[in-house]
Amino acid sequence: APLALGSAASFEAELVKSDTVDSSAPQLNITYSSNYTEHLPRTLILATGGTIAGVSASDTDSTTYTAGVVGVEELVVAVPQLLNVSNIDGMQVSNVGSESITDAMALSLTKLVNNALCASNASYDAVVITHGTDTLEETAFFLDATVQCDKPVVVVGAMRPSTAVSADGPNNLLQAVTTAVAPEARERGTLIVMNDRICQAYFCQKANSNTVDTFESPEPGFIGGLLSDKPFFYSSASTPTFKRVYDLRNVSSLPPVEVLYGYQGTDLGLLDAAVERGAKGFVIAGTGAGSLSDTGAVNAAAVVDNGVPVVRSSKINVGFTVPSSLYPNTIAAGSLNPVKARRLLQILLALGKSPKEVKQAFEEPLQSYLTLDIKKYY
Ligand SMILES: NC(=O)C[C@H](N)C(=O)O
Repeated sequence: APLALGSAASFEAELVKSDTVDSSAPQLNITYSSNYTEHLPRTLILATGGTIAGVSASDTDSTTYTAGVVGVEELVVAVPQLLNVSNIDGMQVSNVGSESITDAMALSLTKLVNNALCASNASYDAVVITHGTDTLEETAFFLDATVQCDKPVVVVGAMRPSTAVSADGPNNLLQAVTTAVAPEARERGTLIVMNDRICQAYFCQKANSNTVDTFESPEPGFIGGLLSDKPFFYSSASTPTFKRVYDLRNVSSLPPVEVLYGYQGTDLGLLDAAVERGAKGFVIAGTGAGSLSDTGAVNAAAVVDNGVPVVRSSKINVGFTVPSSLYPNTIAAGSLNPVKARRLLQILLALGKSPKEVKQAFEEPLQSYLTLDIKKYY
């Protein structure tokens, strides 16, 4: 397989198997436990809010409801079929629209997941996170990059509130749990399960503001799906080529990283203002393959000179941004969309990586492809 260059070696290097409990993690506060059935696996549902827990006065309303109202017990009790496939414990982590998930909440979520799944005293086989869809891919990517073991983590949401005619939440939750407890779901990274589809958090993103088929994985596509409530996978387990895993056990906060949007003539003059407000890094949701205007490139270079990293991603959300001599010292996001690149930059800065290490972490997985000399394979 000459083109299977990947980055397994560095991936292994970053993967630190947790064999101890993270004492800085918040305590598991289980408020719902199903009656225990010996032969079934144990799934922990961490409920964070979102439309899946949303409520409206009208059963035809799926646009102006209130997200994050229904509690974890009610979510589970509404789908008794869950208990046919798993023991369920539930914890209410938050109950908010996902646009209000903070960095602190994201950090405590990954610590909870690591303790529940990966620590030496871990007692769960899988974690399912109920989450609003607006930023679901951010949490899912963040977990993908920071969960220290190969047990399944599935993030699920809904596009219609729980009160709507044909609410999609209950079936999505059932499919998320049946996927999470499937042995084939292991070693694939964090998964997003919605609307009969399974995709990997590294590649998956929200693609429509309103419809139930909103999650897409344009490259490389869905990795599986569900027939009724039974998950299937198109191929055996594999991790995304560019994925790295980082250990946040000693991290107590994430540094602020801002995203600026690209359009004709973007001058990126706001970079300075954001640095003054405390930004420690930037992602530019650049035009096309991460292009910056002439003035934007000058302003980006100036903040980089002052020690603040600038990652170039693309507002197109699909495709690659690669290193470019046009924008020296900026960092290419590869296939990561802007919000995922932001999470990765926060992780790297929180771990105290040097500017060079930050650049390497983003670009090294791409290098083997960019310098590929095809002749040497023949
Ligand atoms: N469909 C949804 O879940 C949208 C909601 N605003 C949220 O992200 O929490």
